[in-house]
Amino acid sequence: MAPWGYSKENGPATWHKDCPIANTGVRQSPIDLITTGQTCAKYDSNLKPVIVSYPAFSEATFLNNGHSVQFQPSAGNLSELSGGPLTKKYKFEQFHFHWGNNDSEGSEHRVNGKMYPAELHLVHWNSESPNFSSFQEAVGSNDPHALCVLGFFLKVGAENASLKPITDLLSKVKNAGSSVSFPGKFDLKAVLPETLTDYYTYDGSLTTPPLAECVKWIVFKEPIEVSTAQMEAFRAVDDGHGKPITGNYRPPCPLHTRTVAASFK
Ligand SMILES: NS(=O)(=O)c1ccc(C(=O)NCc2cccc(O)c2)cc1
Ligand SMILES: [Zn+2]
Repeated sequence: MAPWGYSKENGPATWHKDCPIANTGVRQSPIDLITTGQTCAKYDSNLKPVIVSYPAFSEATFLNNGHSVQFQPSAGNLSELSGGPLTKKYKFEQFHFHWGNNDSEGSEHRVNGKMYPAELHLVHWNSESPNFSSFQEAVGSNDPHALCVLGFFLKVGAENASLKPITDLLSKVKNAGSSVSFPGKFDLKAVLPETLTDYYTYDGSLTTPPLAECVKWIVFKEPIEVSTAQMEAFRAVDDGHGKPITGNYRPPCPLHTRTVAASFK
């Protein structure tokens, strides 16, 4: 299988060749989150705030896998997710980013067609299912909510001191396939907005091959600010073909019969 990527030759429009679900799936991600009109997100007053328990990670690997940069704590990490639309507790697996080569593109989800310069994905798997006991098994389980991914838009503004340890490390993983052990502790909680109350949620998929339709998506309304310099640092990361990763985002997919719920009016 030609390794998938984001270039003309191996990008999203070609993924269906090895991954038919790209074109035949009816719950693919990302989507355009529409807030007015017919197919718009519907306010659901039953949606509670999302609850995260993210003790600072002490052991983690930061890697460039050629199509994103990923922060992966050691297996023993106890970080958990619950609340919001979820009925179970989820275990943290990894976080990674999607970005563009200028500030008008880069996010995977869109809001009324608007893209943000980047999007942060916090990936979790349902740790209370009798059907699987690891992330890998969860992805392959056909369970519609095996995974839960929290999406946060990034916008350009003030420097984000909480994300600085990550953006300062990008130059150390410039080459695809390179990884570093994360020095010291990383406090992910400090990166997120205080209150995790306002979000969109819908049933979707992984946004990269295998595009498995096993994700409960929770995309937060409030963007996280990062500086221009921090955005530029992402754009200097290479894709393994001697070129910077300049747009590792999949275009929006059809909603089909899905509805999007909003936890806010
Ligand atoms: N962009 S995304 O958050 O939808 C996303 C999250 C995780 C993954 C991922 O883990 N891919 C690698 C993978 C897929 C299936 C089985 C595996 O063991 C690993 C892909 C996309
Ligand atoms: Zn992602």
